[in-house]
Amino acid sequence: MSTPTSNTHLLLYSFPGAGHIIPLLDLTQHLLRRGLTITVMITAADTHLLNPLISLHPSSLHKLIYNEPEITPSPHHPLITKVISTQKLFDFIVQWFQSHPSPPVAIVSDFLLGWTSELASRLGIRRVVFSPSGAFSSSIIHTLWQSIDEIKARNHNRDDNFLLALQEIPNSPEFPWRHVPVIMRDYIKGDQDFESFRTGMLANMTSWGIMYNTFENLEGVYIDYMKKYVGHNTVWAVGPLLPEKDDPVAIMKRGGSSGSLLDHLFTWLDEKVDESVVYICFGSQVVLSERQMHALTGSLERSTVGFILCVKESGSSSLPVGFEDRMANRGLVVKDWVPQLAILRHPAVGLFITHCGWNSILEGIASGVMMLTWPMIADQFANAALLVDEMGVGKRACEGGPESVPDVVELAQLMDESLSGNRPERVKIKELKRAATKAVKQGTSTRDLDVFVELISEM
Ligand SMILES: O=c1ccn([C@@H]2O[C@H](COP(=O)(O)OP(=O)(O)O[C@H]3O[C@H](CO)[C@@H](O)[C@H](O)[C@H]3O)[C@@H](O)[C@H]2O)c(=O)[nH]1
Repeated sequence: MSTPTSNTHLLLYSFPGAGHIIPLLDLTQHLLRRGLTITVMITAADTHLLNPLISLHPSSLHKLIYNEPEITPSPHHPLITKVISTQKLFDFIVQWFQSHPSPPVAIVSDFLLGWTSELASRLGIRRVVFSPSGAFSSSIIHTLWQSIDEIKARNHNRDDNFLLALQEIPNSPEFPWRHVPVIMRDYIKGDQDFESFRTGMLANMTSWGIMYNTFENLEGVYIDYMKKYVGHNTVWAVGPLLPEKDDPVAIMKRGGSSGSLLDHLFTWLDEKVDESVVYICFGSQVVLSERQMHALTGSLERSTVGFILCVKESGSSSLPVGFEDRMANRGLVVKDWVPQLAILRHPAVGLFITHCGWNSILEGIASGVMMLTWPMIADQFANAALLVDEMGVGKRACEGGPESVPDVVELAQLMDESLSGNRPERVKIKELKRAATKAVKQGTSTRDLDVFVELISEM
């Protein structure tokens, strides 16, 4: 095996947003420990996330600060507009590369940055896709982009209930049209912006390698499928990516610092019985509608559980009047960034109501906490199906989507039942946690990372 040296230099480029940056920085730590030199592209606003790592690895970790390109107003989906705006960084990266005394041998970039494949060809280096989403959802999304014209022709009435069956993917997933990501549902053939987004997504499949934040016991069958799909074996499952050291300070600060309520939150948790508290969080982006918030809070009031409800300031206006006071003896409402991983790892937390962002799912698995799924957009429906139907480690809290509202009585009952007794889902999530721990401690994920580092260092 060739030994990587600090001469092997990689450029890592995340798409902006917590769900993308957090796992990329976790990956950075694992690559640094294996002796690589890393430059991370980052905006000035996000450097506080990278700086603690730089102080640990001052000679091998560097930052390339960029200004977020101006977003040109467009009638399209905000994600398309944002993705297209990143393309304006092409020349900036080329110039940086050309003036670097020892430029990177590869660029590892988010799956939303498909245009970096062309950039890598121009620079004569390799592109590795970093997917902070799982392999199951990725199989679905790439198959859909491949055949979107034909699928849209079949569902020419745009029937929300039209059932899509993707028989080529293992376990033949089936789902209604309303669960297809909105960008695909709205896709207009020939429109420059939609075509540019689609080209970027398809370019991922022609890159030199793909790295998934997942692990073999969870998604091995889909990793194998992706290998067949792209026609080579440089597809790796390197997750769940978590802070490199089990360092409580790093875990507390992962993704950003939290507000002043923090001490109170953990003292409050310390006083609770093991596995008696529901933690509810919808990631970094989703804001519940007023109807959804009323159903959720109504079911919390009706249930008997202890809870932490994380609502981000932008969504707190939809909290029912007096809810916090009425629930003061049973629950905490936090309107700030919380250290999610540290909360999930607390022994008092026994249930996680999640929007099914892939990072949240991996963190729930790594902490051995049963999940109730409430997907909203994007890959989240596929992630929910994987957890509930395939792995049996969760139950559905709500069908999901921007319009869908759970039944108050049923959700209250589900929370109470999920925390009582040794339900099969709780047994299975503990087994899956053990498999995840094994994968990242001298298991399949460490093996895949080692293989990646070995191959990239040979260049
Ligand atoms: O108060 C908070 C809120 C979030 N987080 C962390 O932020 C990340 C959020 O990531 P994720 O759960 O994946 O949710 P999103 O931010 O919604 O992620 C986007 O990116 C993911 C990866 O591609 C996709 O799976 C999602 O659908 C997409 O919305 C996780 O690490 C959380 O632990 C915190 O630490 N504190």
